[in-house]
Amino acid sequence: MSYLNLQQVALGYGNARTAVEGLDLAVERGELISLLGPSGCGKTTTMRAIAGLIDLRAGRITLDGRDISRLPPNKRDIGLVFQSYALFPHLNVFDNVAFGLRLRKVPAAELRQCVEKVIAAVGLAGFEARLPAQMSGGQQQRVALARAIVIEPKLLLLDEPLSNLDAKLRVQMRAELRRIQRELGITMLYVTHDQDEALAMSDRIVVMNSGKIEQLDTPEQLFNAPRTRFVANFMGFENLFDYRDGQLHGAAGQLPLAGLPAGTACAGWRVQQVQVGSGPYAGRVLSRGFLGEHVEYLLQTALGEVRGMAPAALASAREGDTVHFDLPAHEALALAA
Ligand SMILES: Nc1ncnc2c1ncn2[C@@H]1O[C@H](COP(=O)(O)OP(=O)(O)OP(=O)(O)O)[C@@H](O)[C@H]1O
Repeated sequence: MSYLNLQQVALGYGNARTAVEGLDLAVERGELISLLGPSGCGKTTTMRAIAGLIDLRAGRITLDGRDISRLPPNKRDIGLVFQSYALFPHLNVFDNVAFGLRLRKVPAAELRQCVEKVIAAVGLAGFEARLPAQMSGGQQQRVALARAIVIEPKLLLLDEPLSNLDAKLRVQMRAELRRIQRELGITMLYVTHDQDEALAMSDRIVVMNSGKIEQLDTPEQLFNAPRTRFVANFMGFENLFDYRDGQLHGAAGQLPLAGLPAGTACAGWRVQQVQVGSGPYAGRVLSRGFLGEHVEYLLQTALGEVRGMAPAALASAREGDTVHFDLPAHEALALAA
């Protein structure tokens, strides 16, 4: 049995239809697993259920060999870090972090040692006497993290913890979080709708769609070998077409393509795999976007819209021009039915 197990979990709110259905998930000790998916797919609901903030409609959850399905939140040994830092504004960094240990009546000397160790681990040594209002967003989020990990929870749940931070700080903080997670060996479930964040941080990623798991895999596998059309689209294969009888089928019509593996039902290409400027097909430029070394094109073609790229030096075509392009069969992501 794995460290954290969700077995056939169903979740919902009030009389509304089920928000999450038949969810099976097994997480190993020390793993960082991301829940990734579009808004409303059930990520937060799943986290709430693990934390004990909503009841299960069906199924069970075990953590470290114990059935926690019916335990109240404070008996589950689970730490939470959310988007809003929810620090106590009148307490300084030391006291914010020490809060949970004081509730547990940890003796003063041991408390000081634990708090200082965790404050150092999140890179805030020297900030102990600061109030939250005297710190940046990134620093406050580190305090929230320190406060959650100081009580050594069996599992740490993080729900979009970096989404209030600016882009640069977010990239920096995700590396920090990963380092802290590895150093302290904490098992983490991490909710995000940002695939770059999930790919950069996770041991494995759960891609969710409409309350169900579409694919659970390593970042490399998800990126290179998505198994469903939904995951492929989410992983940047923006050109996705049905395939049968030697023809690609798009919203507007068909184009012939040879060389795809037998049994292919859907073929996909990333924008950078679709070469604009030469190739057997033709399309009309709907728009172009300059990206420095490359120009990205949106083309109207016999299939419908196709997105492709050309090196900037060769990208002379403008809106309204007709250009050639290629959908190379040997580079296609080929999905079976
Ligand atoms: N408090 C609530 N009451 C009723 N329905 C809710 C409630 N919270 C969420 N839902 C519904 O449950 C479904 C799953 O929502 P959830 O918040 O888990 O999605 P999410 O993947 O976390 O989305 P986001 O990225 O926007 O936070 C949605 O259909 C949503 O409308």
